[in-house]
Amino acid sequence: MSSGDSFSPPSGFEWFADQIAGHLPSIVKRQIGIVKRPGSTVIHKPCQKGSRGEREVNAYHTILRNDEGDENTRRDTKILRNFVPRFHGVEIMEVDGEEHEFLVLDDITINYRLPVILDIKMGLVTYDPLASEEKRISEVTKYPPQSTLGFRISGYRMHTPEGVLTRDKEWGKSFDEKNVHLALGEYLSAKPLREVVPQFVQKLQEISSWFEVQRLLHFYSSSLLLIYEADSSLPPSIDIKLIDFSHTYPSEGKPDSNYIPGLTKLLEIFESLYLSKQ
Ligand SMILES: Nc1ncnc2c1ncn2[C@@H]1O[C@H](COP(=O)(O)OP(=O)(O)OP(=O)(O)O)[C@@H](O)[C@H]1O
Ligand SMILES: O=P(O)(O)O[C@@H]1[C@H](O)[C@H](O)[C@@H](OP(=O)(O)O)[C@H](OP(=O)(O)O)[C@H]1O
Repeated sequence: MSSGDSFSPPSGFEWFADQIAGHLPSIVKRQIGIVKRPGSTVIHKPCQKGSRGEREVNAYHTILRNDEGDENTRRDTKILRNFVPRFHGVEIMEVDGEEHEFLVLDDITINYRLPVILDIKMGLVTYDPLASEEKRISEVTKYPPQSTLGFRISGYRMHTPEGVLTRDKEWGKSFDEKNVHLALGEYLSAKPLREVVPQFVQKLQEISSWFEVQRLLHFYSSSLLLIYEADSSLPPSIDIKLIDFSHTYPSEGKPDSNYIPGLTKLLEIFESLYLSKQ
């Protein structure tokens, strides 16, 4: 551990400034956060301890494979690759004298001049099938509307010409079933809705269609990362990626019934946000 009151990133790296949610560097919790080399197109995400880290690495390896399994598995994998950040393998680096494994992933903010990024944690429940009773209780009590909405907002970061606006998970949890559309409206407020919402609706439909047919993985406590360009001199590009696979499980031939309802709800809200402004 460093002599100051925080960990130092590996030599040549910085803490990734656009990390919205997840495990952030903390001496108290003895954990590090995502790092990035200035100017690089990739981020390095620390592998979490134990089975969480193993599950995430295995999920990325599963997604990368293109020659295994039956026809449906190959179809599911091929489509999923479009919806996740590109994975470049695992690297070991030293942080304060200790070796850590890092997943090397494309930084999805890289092609945006003023990115506006939103993290949405998906699922009717955000614990996995092997979670302890204590973990189940802690996740359920964290945000009771999760069980009907099927998602919670973990925060957003809005780059503007004037600076950066950040909203965290506590802000996300202050909304419920009745007013969560206001949170999504606020996230979308850097651009006229007509410029970005139809694109988000189309992308959500593509992801939903994949979830309806895929029998590859079940994603517990995973996030959707939404991003759009806020610079008015550039085209209003958008993207949505699935991230955070530390609780992914084989599907055992069944649809991901924990994930799909939240996706359907999000799609409904995006569609109605757009229609309300017509
Ligand atoms: N490929 C990526 N490109 C850009 N930003 C990313 C990428 N992956 C993750 N992030 C950022 O890092 C944050 C945390 O990512 P992630 O959820 O994978 O971490 P985690 O520590 O496993 O989270 P949790 O504690 O919820 O399990 C996201 O909210 C997002 O802001
Ligand atoms: O959203 P919050 O309030 O920050 O809560 C954390 C969040 O749910 C993480 O996803 C979770 O890690 P896992 O998904 O890996 O369980 C972590 O669990 P932990 O405290 O058990 O690490 C929670 O503390």
